[in-house]
Amino acid sequence: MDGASSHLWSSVNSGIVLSILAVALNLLWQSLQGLHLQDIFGRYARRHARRLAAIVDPYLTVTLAEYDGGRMRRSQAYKEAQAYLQRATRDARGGVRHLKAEPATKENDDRLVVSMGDNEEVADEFKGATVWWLAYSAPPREENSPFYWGKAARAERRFYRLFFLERDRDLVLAEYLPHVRREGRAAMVKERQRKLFTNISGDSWDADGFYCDSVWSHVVFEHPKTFATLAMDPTKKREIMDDLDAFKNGKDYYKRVGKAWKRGYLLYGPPGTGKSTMIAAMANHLDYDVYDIELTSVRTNTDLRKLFIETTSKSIIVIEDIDCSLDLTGKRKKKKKNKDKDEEENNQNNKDGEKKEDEEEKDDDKSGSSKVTLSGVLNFIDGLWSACGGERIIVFTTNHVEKLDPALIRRGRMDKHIEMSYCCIEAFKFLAKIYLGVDAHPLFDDISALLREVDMTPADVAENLTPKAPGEDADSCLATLVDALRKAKEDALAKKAAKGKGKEAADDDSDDEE
Ligand SMILES: Nc1ncnc2c1ncn2[C@@H]1O[C@H](COP(=O)(O)OP(=O)(O)OP(=O)(O)O)[C@@H](O)[C@H]1O
Ligand SMILES: [Mg+2]
Repeated sequence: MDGASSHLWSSVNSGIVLSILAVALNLLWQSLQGLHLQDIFGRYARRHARRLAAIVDPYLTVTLAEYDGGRMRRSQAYKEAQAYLQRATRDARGGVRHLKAEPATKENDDRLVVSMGDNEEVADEFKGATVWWLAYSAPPREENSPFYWGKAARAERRFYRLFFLERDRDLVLAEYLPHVRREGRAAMVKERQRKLFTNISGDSWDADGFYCDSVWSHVVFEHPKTFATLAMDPTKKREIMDDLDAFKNGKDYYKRVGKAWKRGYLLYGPPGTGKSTMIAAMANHLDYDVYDIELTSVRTNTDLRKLFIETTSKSIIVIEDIDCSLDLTGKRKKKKKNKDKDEEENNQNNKDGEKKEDEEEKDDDKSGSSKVTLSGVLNFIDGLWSACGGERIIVFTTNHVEKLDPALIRRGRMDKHIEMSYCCIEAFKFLAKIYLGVDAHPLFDDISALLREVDMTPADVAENLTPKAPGEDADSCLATLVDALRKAKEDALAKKAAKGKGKEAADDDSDDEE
């Protein structure tokens, strides 16, 4: 081959290589683009197909607004739909391109929760029907609008619009929407941060600056006590935990027997025996919120009912020291005196009735001080209103169970009575294990013997077992406890002796008088 032809041959060769390369690059580029375009085209095609289909089979829409009318309160249905759609968005691979990310609600949780961005649409299937959800927002309200009130009004207003075909109307309204709410609620419960509510309300703006007209204010509930660290007789503890589990899983049972899904617990015992601690352990075990009612701050029975209505399910409603919060005996006795016997019996039979409650409330108003009455509390526990919502536990605590009106604590109202007693030997061993990490010690026998003779609360035992200075070990803490128990024994003996002397003196006096 001469020089000219070899040059020509090599140029043809490099031309072929270059062309192949260009074609390959072009193909790659097109396939990449094609994928993307197809995807975008698919989304628009889907949306337009839905709109075209609507010409022959019109679709209906349901709109959920984030805020309820002029009250500027976040709509529960919107929150549930949002939680439901967060999952649907996550699962709709490739369907939603613009996601919005917000921090998870739980503290110390680094995850971001993604939801549909504005004007995004997600399709969902339910029992053979297809529905579409569209997220959109509207600009903030005009400043001169009557609803321009609080931060919420100044924020963007967000909506979800559900599209569905007319032929699926019944299915969507009767089954799909309740399904969305149920699933959304379950997702919210799973993701939620548990709260401790109180009725001593602060301001009417929540943490996000949104107006809330709730009668409750709350903080995050993070109590460290669990049943694993609660000292009590192990059999009794197991029994309580089983009872709580049966309640939590008892939805069908309560429905079958026709009872409201709630349960009352009465915790009684001397101060420091762990009643409040038990409530925290119960809430942690069940993963429920806690509503702590300060009864002395509730003005009327109606306010008490309002408080109840505004509690959510999966919660423990607590009234601590019920004997101190309310005169539960005096009022009933006074009323009884003024009525004849028949009326009294009648009253007894209907003591939960609204009539009596109204009468008492009127009496209160006449006397100028509006207070919660016994019948208000009875109604609160098992009146008609108490059946709304379900899955609530009501806990009363008291140091003086004998002071409480029997009607208040009868089974059916307070279904389970739990005595929180002074520290027993099992409870002591449990505390020694937790506080000092010891299972056995030569001082255990002394301590056990002393605990049989002396009443000491778990709170006091725990305090004595807590090291007070660096380097203080199990030996010295147990020795401190022995000293404290001996002292308590001496004090008890001295008190008994003094009491005996006092009684003798009183007897002598009465003999002289005779
Ligand atoms: N059974 C127990 N197991 C472990 N710790 C306990 C127990 N009982 C009490 N304590 C400890 O003692 C302290 C006081 O207990 P708690 O407040 O629960 O008592 P209480 O019965 O509610 O008292 P009061 O009647 O005065 O309200 C708590 O900080 C708790 O850690
Ligand atoms: Mg307490």
